[in-house]
Amino acid sequence: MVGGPVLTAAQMRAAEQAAFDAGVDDYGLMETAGAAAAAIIWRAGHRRDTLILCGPGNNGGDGYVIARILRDHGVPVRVAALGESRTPSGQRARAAWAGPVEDMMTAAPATQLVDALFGTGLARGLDEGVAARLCALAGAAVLTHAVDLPSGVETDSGAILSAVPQFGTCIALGAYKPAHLLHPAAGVVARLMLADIGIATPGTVRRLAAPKLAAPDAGAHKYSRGLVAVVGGAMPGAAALAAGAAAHAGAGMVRLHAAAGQAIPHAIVSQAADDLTDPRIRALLVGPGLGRDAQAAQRLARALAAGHPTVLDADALMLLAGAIERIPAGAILTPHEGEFQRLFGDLPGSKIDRALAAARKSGAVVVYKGADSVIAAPDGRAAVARGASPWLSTAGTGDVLAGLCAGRLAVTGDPFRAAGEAVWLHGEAARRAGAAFVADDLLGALPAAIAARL
Ligand SMILES: NC(=O)C1=CN([C@@H]2O[C@H](COP(=O)(O)OP(=O)(O)OC[C@H]3O[C@@H](n4cnc5c(N)ncnc54)[C@H](OP(=O)(O)O)[C@@H]3O)[C@@H](O)[C@H]2O)[C@@H](O)CC1
Ligand SMILES: [K+]
Repeated sequence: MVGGPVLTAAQMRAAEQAAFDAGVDDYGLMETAGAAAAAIIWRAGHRRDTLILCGPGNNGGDGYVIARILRDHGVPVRVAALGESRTPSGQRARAAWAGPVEDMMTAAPATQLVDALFGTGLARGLDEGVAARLCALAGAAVLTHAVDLPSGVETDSGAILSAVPQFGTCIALGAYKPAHLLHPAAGVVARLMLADIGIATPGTVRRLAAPKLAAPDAGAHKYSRGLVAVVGGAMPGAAALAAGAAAHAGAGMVRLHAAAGQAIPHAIVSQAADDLTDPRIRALLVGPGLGRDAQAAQRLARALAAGHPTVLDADALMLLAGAIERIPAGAILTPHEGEFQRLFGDLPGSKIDRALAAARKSGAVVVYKGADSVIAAPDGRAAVARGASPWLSTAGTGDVLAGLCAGRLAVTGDPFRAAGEAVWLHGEAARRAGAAFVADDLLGALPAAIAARL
């Protein structure tokens, strides 16, 4: 589940500096970055007429390198600048282009547009006229590529600082940046590519990648594969949905502790009493449909006292607001924005920073849900998922995710890994379910999503 690195602007600069200190040539790195981007742009556009917009910093420098390489490959390239190059490497790349440079504000559009105006050095939104011109040129193009970042997005937060067009491709240089994965910035890019520029990019935040799952071994039986207990409550449907997801996630057996007489999937064992003492329980889920009254609080207290690896969702999170010290170490929490706020208040920084701070404070793995889910561990590791289906914004999908977390926790025994696998399977099941699905449909899509990762 470990994908490419995600670095902030400062971390990226530090990685570049470390490479320079180790003897990598400044300008050579820009040539490497430009060549990597040019190769991707060439594959997309071949000999289509191309306009490259170059800014005053090193992102603009990349643009001049790309322009020269594409021109040498026979692409009809024009370059339009926003001001003079101000960095030594940018000036060198500009000189090596050795072709005309138009003014971006008056340059005619082209079939293919490359945005090399600003990258990690963007300090504020673009001037209104410049942003409007960028949008107009992108709107007139058939193919659009952003070099490193779309100009106008804030690298570290994913905020949009000025009007940004939709890009077909964004070529992340050396590492992903938070803005590639966090909304709203992530939403302006259809296809995200990571270009290797040959420098080390150490860090503990990664993009969530497709997991490698394992089929049960030949001697497996239902208990060896993992027993999940789901504590139900006031709204039985939510817990039943979560139990179904836990069963489909690969757990050997799921026990739903709910009132008798409820409709539950046949493979799930219903047990009325809250006897959670069974030592074979490998994961316990409490929260979906639990309710928030005194009885719910009691059920939550019993669940926490049972001492099993625990997944806490929905109402359980609301009941624990103001009492995060009750959260067992190593638990998985699955808050959406509102639940996160209630539990942890207003934390500073990006969604990644907030998820990491919450994990540190609670000692739990935090799955900070949304279109851009962040999975954070207390030890500083985080995985960021990009591109969740917008159709997931429907009732019950959170219960499915919580069930998947419990199921994978029972199978793997590793909360961070389990949460990452759950988020990935949830996203993949949604992709396979297509459009306008309901939460129950995700269960049907899970076997194929799992099979694809064996
Ligand atoms: N380090 C390296 O060797 C390598 C770096 N690489 C590349 O460099 C990129 C980072 O380069 P960078 O740091 O030069 O920043 P960049 O994004 O080009 O812009 C900074 C310039 O814009 C200006 N400016 C800022 N905001 C503005 C605004 N709203 N409107 C107008 N002006 C504004 C700001 O000046 P300011 O006015 O803030 O003083 C400054 O002049 C990175 O994303 C990657 O593409 C790769 O080639 C690999 C090798
Ligand atoms: K750019």
